[in-house]
Parts: sequence; C-alpha cells; structure tokens
Amino acid sequence: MAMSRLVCVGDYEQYAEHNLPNAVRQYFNSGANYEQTYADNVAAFKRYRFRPRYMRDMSERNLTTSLLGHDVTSPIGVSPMSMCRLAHPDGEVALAKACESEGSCFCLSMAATSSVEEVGQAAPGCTRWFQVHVLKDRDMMRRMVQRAQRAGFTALVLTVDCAVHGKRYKDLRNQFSLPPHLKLSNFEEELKRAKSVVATGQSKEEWGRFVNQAFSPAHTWQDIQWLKSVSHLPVVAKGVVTAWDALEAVQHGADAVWVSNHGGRELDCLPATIDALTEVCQAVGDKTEVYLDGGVRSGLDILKALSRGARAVYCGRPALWGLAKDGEAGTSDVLQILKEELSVGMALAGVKDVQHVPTELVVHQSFYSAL
Ligand SMILES: Cc1cc2nc3c(=O)[nH]c(=O)nc-3n(C[C@H](O)[C@H](O)[C@H](O)COP(=O)(O)O)c2cc1C
Ligand SMILES: CCCCCCC(=O)C(=O)O
Repeated sequence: MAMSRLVCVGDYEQYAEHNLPNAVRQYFNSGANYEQTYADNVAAFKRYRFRPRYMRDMSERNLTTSLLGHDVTSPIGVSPMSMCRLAHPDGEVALAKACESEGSCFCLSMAATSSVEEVGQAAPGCTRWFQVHVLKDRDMMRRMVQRAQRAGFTALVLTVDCAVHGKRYKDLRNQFSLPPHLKLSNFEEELKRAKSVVATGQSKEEWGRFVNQAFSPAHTWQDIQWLKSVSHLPVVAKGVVTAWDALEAVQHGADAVWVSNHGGRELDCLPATIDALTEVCQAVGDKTEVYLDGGVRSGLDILKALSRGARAVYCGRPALWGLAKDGEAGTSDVLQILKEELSVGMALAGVKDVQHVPTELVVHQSFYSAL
C-alpha cells in the first residue's frame, strides 16, 4: 500500500499491516488466547490524563538518563524480540545500529536471528543488554551468557513470564515456524559445539520440538543468583506485573525490575502494564530501577509511564514496524518520532527532565468521574 510520509507509530503499524507476509504479520501483531491483554496494553494508556503545569520556561528539556549506571541520551529502548530478520534482512543488527544512533538501549533476544557477536561488532557504541530464558541445558545457557558478556553486553534480562510458550491462536492456525533461510543465531553457535542439543529445526515438527525442548519451565527466582554466579553482569527481571514478584525479584538479587506482560503473548488477562506499574514501583521503592514495556505507541505514552515511576520505557512492535519499512533507517525514524513526541509532550506539560517527571502529572481518568 502506498502511503504518504509516515509521521507517527500508527502510520508504521499500518505500513507493516499491509506489507508483511500474513504469517509474519500475525506472529508479530498478535497475543495469546483471545488477546485481551494485547489489546488492553494499548487501550489502558488512553485512560490516563495529564494535569500540566503551564508558564514555565520550557526552552530546554533533558532527555538523557542512566540505566544501571550507563548513560543513555534517550529514555526509550527497544525490547527483546525473537526472529527480527523476519521483518527485514538486517534484523537485530539494524535495530542495534538504530539504537546506537538514537542513544537508546537495545535488548537482544536470546531467540534472535543475529548473534551476540554480530550485534556487538555492528553497534559497538550501543548500550546493549542480553535477554535470557532459562534453558534445560545449563552449560549452553552459561556459554551464551558469557559470550554476551565478551561481546560487550552490559546487563542480562531474565524473562520471568514465559515458563512455557503462550497459546497464540494465529500462530497455531498458521503453523508458524522459522523459515529455512533464517537461524536462531545464538543457538546455532552452540549447535556447533554441543551435539546433544536439539537442532533449531526447519520442518514444523522439528521447530515445535526445539521450542519445547530448549526452554526450561523449571525456572525459579534462584536463577537470578545462578546468572550472577556465571557472569559479573547485573540482572533485570522482565515480566513482573505484581508487587509480590517485584519483591521476590529484588530479594533474590535482581538489580532492576521490568514491568511487562510480554506484549500480551504469554498469559492472557494480565493487567495492562501501565496499570500494573504503580503497584510495582511502590513495592520496590525508589532504590531499584523500574522499566516498562507493552502498548507504548506514542511519546505521550512514554511521558505517562515516566510519570508513574518508570525510569525508562521500551517498545517492541513499533521498532519492528520501523524495521519492516526501512531497516535501520525505519527503526531510527520510529525512535526519533517517539523522542520528539516525548520532548514536545514535556514542553506542553511543563516537564524539563525525564529523570524528574512528577507523579501528579498524570491521573487515571476515573479521577475526573469521581469529582
Ligand atoms: C515478535 C515478538 C517477539 C518477542 N520475543 C521476545 C523474546 O524473545 N523474549 C522476551 O522476553 N520478550 C519477547 N517479546 C516481548 C517483548 O520483549 C515486549 O515485552 C513486548 O513486545 C512489548 O510490547 P509492545 O510490542 O506492545 O511494545 C516479543 C514480542 C514480540 C512482538
Ligand atoms: C524459539 C522460540 C521462541 C522463543 C520465545 C520468543 C518469544 O518470547 C515470543 O514472544 O515470541
């Protein structure tokens, strides 16, 4: 579909909707079960309202911050996503390069179609984190973590919401699997060493076997300490939506907590992440960094999340849509759009610094019906 200039994330979404092959589009843009959480992540942001403070000198705004001690010039990162080469031949390498140029943190998925080494070499100046699932084969998991550390990744992001693969009806109908020309690159390196590891598989049957056999549903909070025992990197717990788990994560040594419901792809009927954020921030206090992803589609969503306690905000699908449109350039454009919208939102709302966004800037819309 021909489109005039793409000016917002919604335009990129429309582009991807009309230009990606059906099974790929549905793998990216779907959720688990009846997709309640998938839809609510986006809808929930619209239920919050700004209470701006006008007539301040807004000629300068600061968007720089730090994440786990590393300076970044944007509080907007890219979430870990598997198989990004389905969107564009440059895949995760393009995402990392875009993050490098936009000053964003990039989190590489363990199930990426580019390896930690490829990403490290392509974007050496990018603040990069490595997402891990607990694997049945601990030796393989240890080697992958240590490869990431050697490749300059500065944090490990342990996904806690994915004991098993969610029930995604669209992928099941499509019998979705990785096409033969692509590889789960971090695993492929390992396959060369460990004969016992099941192949990532190119037939649908092999694919299903791989997904079921590689990832361990026997993960526990003790795995945070295990990760720390095999690397010196800080560990972020990704997939937290309750105070209970936020506390568990911190008590077990997590250095930061990432509020996420996996973009609605795992357990359906979870709260929208913007709704869960306050509970998590209150549980961990202000000494632990809290990040958020899920349903972020504009700079104003980002401002809302910063106000409700997130130190940084990540986006998943918006980066993929940019990637699908134009590789690195498309992703950069999406990140720039979000940054510019955030900056304009700050100016209009009376906020000068992303590190000091007042809580009272944002209220739930019920504030007004209760008056
Ligand atoms: C295609 C796709 C693949 C994903 N793969 C992973 C993954 O490998 N590991 C992970 O922790 N989360 C994964 N996620 C979840 C994202 O990290 C993130 O939590 C979610 O996409 C945020 O929601 P958003 O897409 O609405 O921004 C994936 C999401 C998508 C859309
Ligand atoms: C190799 C199987 C896919 C790994 C998990 C990817 C994921 O988290 C997703 O949401 O999809």
